Amino acid sequence: MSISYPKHVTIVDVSPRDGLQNESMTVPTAVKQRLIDDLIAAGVKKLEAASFVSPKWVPQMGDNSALLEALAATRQSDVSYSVLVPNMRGFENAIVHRPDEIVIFGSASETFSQKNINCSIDESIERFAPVAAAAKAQGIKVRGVISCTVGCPYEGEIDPSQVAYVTKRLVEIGSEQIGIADTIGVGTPLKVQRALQAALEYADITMMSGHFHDTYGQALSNTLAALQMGVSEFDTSVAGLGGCPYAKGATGNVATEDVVYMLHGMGISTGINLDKLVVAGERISEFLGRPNGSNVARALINKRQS
Ligand SMILES: CC(C)(COP(=O)([O-])OP(=O)([O-])OC[C@H]1O[C@@H](n2cnc3c(N)ncnc32)[C@H](O)[C@@H]1OP(=O)([O-])[O-])[C@@H](O)C(=O)NCCC(=O)NCCSC(=O)C[C@@](C)(O)CC(=O)[O-]
Repeated sequence: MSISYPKHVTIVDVSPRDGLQNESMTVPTAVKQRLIDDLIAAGVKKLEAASFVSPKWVPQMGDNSALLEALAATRQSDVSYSVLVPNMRGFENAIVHRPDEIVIFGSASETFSQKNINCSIDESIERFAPVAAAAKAQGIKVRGVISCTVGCPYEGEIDPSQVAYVTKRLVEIGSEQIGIADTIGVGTPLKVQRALQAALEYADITMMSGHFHDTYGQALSNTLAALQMGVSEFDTSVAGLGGCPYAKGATGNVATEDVVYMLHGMGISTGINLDKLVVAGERISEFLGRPNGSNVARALINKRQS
């Protein structure tokens, strides 16, 4: 079978946002800034810096403005800084910092939508529509991410028709990109491909990105399955950090190091220096006092030490 893979893949490191939003310890703004600096030093060109959500719901993102202010001094023009925004209140707080991309985040599961952003799927689209319009009016890119595209912590399996429906609504309000997220990492390759196929009813493959958590150890296989369909952008998290406060039991995102190792091994470029990436993952893991969640990072560190 001959499969044609993209020559280059864009890695969106989401560790400063998804990676840290669920931490029980308070992560100082300076540590987040250092993580972002380390990622950029490793060659990461797109990252999720923070979310502009309610600090009562996600206290770890409460320093969103302070972080963006701190980053302003060293902001790189060739790096895209994305922020998550759930409503106009979040947009007004975020726009002061001129992010390169606004991420609106919906769900293919009604219950998860209620638990995560306190409204139904249709209500969320009503909230996102003015955000997308305001962002576009200011020349800022809009990406729509869909949570629970294969499984939901409350509803179980999700029908691909739900993914198609939310994709349609997000595209209608102006999403230029659609992220297919396996929030709790229950997906397997064919299920992920079915979710992607459903989204393709309303969006082009060039608009798609993948966001796979690794709870069941399937994230790298799911990444490959999406890659085989032509997806060329993936959300990943250095050291495999991550989790959603409203998806109990879900572990981190697929580790950036693991995806980069796989892609480079397949002859696909990312622009990322794996050794420097490992340093970034080690520094944040040490700060958090937890083992590095990347298999590749652990293997490279062990090799260096032997
Ligand atoms: C969406 C809301 C705000 C609705 O929350 P709500 O309580 O329904 O909102 P509200 O409009 O009724 O406002 C209530 C209070 O929150 C304030 N408020 C309202 N909006 C904002 C805002 N933007 N920024 C700051 N403050 C805000 C508002 O001003 C008010 O303040 P009060 O009068 O009580 O003092 C809330 O549910 C929320 O913040 N949820 C957090 C969602 C979240 O961050 N989840 C984790 C990220 S999603 C994820 O991880 C999945 C993803 C993307 O990674 C992909 C995947 O893996 O699936």
